[in-house]
Amino acid sequence: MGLLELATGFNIAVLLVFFLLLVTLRVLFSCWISPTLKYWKIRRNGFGGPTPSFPFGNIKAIVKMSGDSSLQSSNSPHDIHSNVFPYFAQWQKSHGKTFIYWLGTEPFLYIAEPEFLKKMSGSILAKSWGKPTVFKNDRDPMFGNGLVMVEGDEWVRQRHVITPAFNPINLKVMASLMVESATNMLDNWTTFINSGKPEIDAEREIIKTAGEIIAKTSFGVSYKTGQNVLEKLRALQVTLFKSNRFVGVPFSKFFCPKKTLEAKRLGKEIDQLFLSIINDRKKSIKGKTPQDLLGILLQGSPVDSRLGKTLSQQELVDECKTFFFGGHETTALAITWTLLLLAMNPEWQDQLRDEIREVVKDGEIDVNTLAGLKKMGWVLNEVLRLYPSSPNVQRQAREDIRVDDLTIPNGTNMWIDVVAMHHDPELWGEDVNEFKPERFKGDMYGGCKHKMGYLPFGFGGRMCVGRNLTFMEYKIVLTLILSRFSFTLSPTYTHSPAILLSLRPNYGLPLRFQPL
Ligand code: HEM
Repeated sequence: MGLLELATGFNIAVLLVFFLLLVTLRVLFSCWISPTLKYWKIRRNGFGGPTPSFPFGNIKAIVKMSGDSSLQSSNSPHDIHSNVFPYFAQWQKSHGKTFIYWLGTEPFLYIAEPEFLKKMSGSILAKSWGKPTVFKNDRDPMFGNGLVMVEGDEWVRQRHVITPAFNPINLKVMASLMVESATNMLDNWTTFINSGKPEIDAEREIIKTAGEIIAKTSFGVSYKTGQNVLEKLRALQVTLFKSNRFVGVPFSKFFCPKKTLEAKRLGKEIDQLFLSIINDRKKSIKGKTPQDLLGILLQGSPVDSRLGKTLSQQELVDECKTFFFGGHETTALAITWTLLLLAMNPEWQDQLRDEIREVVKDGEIDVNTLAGLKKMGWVLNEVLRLYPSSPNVQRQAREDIRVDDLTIPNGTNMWIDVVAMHHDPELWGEDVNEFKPERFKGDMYGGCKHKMGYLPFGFGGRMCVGRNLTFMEYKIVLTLILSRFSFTLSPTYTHSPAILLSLRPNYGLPLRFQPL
């Protein structure tokens, strides 16, 4: 071997060692040095919490406690906090209602204390809040950069474009489509019951119908196209949330490559479906005044054109995904949990039926009549208190935030535990776990001792944009169901509220229906 070859071989070896050293340093920095420095900074600022071990943070403890049935409450069926979030319930006992826990190397400030939330959020503009980057990356195939995830001036722009889609005139048009879809569902139920099968999985049926409603009212697409999108969105939801995927752990995408690829594939397929829906609409929209969400998105808004910008193709797709998913599942679950609570409390079925007879009489359901269904409004509020479809709200600090003598460092994620606050006896009293819709009579906070203790639709300028649509759909569907059927719980029902992004009954909701 010549001297030159020897020198070249030596150089390659040196380069290789140097490269390996760099990789090792990078891994060491991401997995251990950087989170340890962040950890001590947070400790110096006065926050406590369970001790993390990097690079997993507190994920191992979360997994362990999630599988430990001895931590679950058996006091009342509605006392669900320790069932759905056993780790938070345990950590609250030792660290109080605000503490730091770690998902991998990402610090999360846990908040179940409304006064702290008020002080923390009081001085922050809606557009200055971040959404946890780690969730944005993880949930990208589902929401992309749609309204739920976007920040800053982009969020202002998108929110301005979207808000007109939910004005009263547009909602009125949507009402008749809702009546149509819900009536079809109930006609099918009647056929089913008449064939000697009184038991129906109400959760499955309601989710299907809510999907059909959003497909028709917001996108003007057929039931079949809507079902195709929904099935793919559902598969994506299961892929993303059914099992723990070490969110927040550096390089975790490489731990479960199969799931990462599956989520990407489904995300792309959903994008393609929306692209063809968008292109079809572009061809048919010319010269027409847009009334549904997709039409409004395609047209843009005055604010939009002043800024000289319209939504790009990918932004349109992301917005469609966000609304298709967000616009049906949360409302469907609110109706589902209502049917459970009404089956358990038949006297409330009677009260609502009496109210419907008084307010709607035999007339047609329209938006103006719905406002008269006051008791139904209390029931919705109480259902969203006990079983909030969105069980948490998330933020990320984009600057250091002072709360009394504490500083929340820039970059800290926040996990606001809505289930915990809605079930806190200190805020609601000793009857906190009882179904009592009358607590909302004449009081939109249901007697909660703190206005930020009741957050079914979030808070501040980022509060849910679809809540009026929800009130309307909820009242229409429930009015039609209660007018045609009474119902009881099936003996096969198993009470097991669980989180799959939203709060849902783990084994569906089998009910027995009797036509009236
Ligand atoms: C029972 C029904 C619903 C519940 C419980 C619910 C709950 C929520 C919550 C908790 C948030 C987060 C707010 C925050 O970060 O402070 C939110 C945001 C949002 N919701 Fe809803 N939602 C419901 C229905 C709907 C419907 C029907 C739509 C669409 C048609 C919708 C679209 C959205 C969007 C786009 C956002 C993001 C708003 C923003 O960040 O500016 N939601 N919702």
